[in-house]
Amino acid sequence: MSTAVLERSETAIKQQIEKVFTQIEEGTTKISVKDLNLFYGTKQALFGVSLDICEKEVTALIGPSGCGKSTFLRTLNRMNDLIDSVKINGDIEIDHENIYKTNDVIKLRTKVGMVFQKPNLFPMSIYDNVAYGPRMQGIKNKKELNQIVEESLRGAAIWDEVKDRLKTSALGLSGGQQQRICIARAIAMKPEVILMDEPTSALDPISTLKVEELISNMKKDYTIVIVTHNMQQAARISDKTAFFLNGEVIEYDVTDKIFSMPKDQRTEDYVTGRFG
Ligand SMILES: Nc1ncnc2c1ncn2[C@@H]1O[C@H](COP(=O)(O)OP(=O)(O)OP(=O)(O)O)[C@@H](O)[C@H]1O
Repeated sequence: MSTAVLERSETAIKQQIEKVFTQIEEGTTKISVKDLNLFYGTKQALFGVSLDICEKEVTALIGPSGCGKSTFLRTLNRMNDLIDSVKINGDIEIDHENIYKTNDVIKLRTKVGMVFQKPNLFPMSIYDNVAYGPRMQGIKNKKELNQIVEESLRGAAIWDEVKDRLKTSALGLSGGQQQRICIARAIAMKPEVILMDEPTSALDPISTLKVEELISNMKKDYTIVIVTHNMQQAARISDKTAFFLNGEVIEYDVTDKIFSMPKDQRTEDYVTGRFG
């Protein structure tokens, strides 16, 4: 190969690397986690986790079973407060406010919504499921509720499928449809951040694709943090990926980099399926 060709490819590689580094610097930090440790009784589950999550991006948390992904996710809206044995130290700021210093956990959970692994709809109509949260917040006006329900179902890309059966039981829908109603229920609370804990693991491939497409579209309006065991899913839908192992973040970077040129051998071994 001639020197000129070598120089050109060297420049192209440098530009590519610069592009990747600029990408990680872009974006506004929405959630800033510093030196977070979490204990279940005497058992430590998270060790010195520090990472910044950017606004209006999808951040994927990956890693083998039991490495602390769900535990970490739940710290972001203080769901772990519900477990007596949990002790936490370190800082988590959302919009520069330490979420462990506020007494208003309800406000926090309104701002930071959550979608679980299995659709967990209430045994009531589609409409009542989506209107549940707003009603609890005191909204009683029928017109206003109708509008919230419609907007939320549209936002979860399921309006057209259910608009003619809003008063029928939500439990009569398919698993994939139920999960999108769960997303609509989260959207109805007008959150800024949505946490998703393996939201497609109980779904068939077609429903999975629909939910993935929905997540990709939702990031224009929300900051999304998703736990997934599915490497292709993380690669397809996330902007950044954090690789967890034994309660530590081993590597956190732009998703393309994590999957194509990880810095740590353990990340490479995991994303290439050598363990997990
Ligand atoms: N309520 C709890 N009480 C005690 N230990 C817990 C509790 N929940 C999780 N753990 C422990 O904390 C560690 C991290 O668990 P966590 O569920 O966060 O991992 P994970 O990476 O989400 O796993 P998976 O992918 O299997 O869901 C594990 O050792 C787990 O057994």
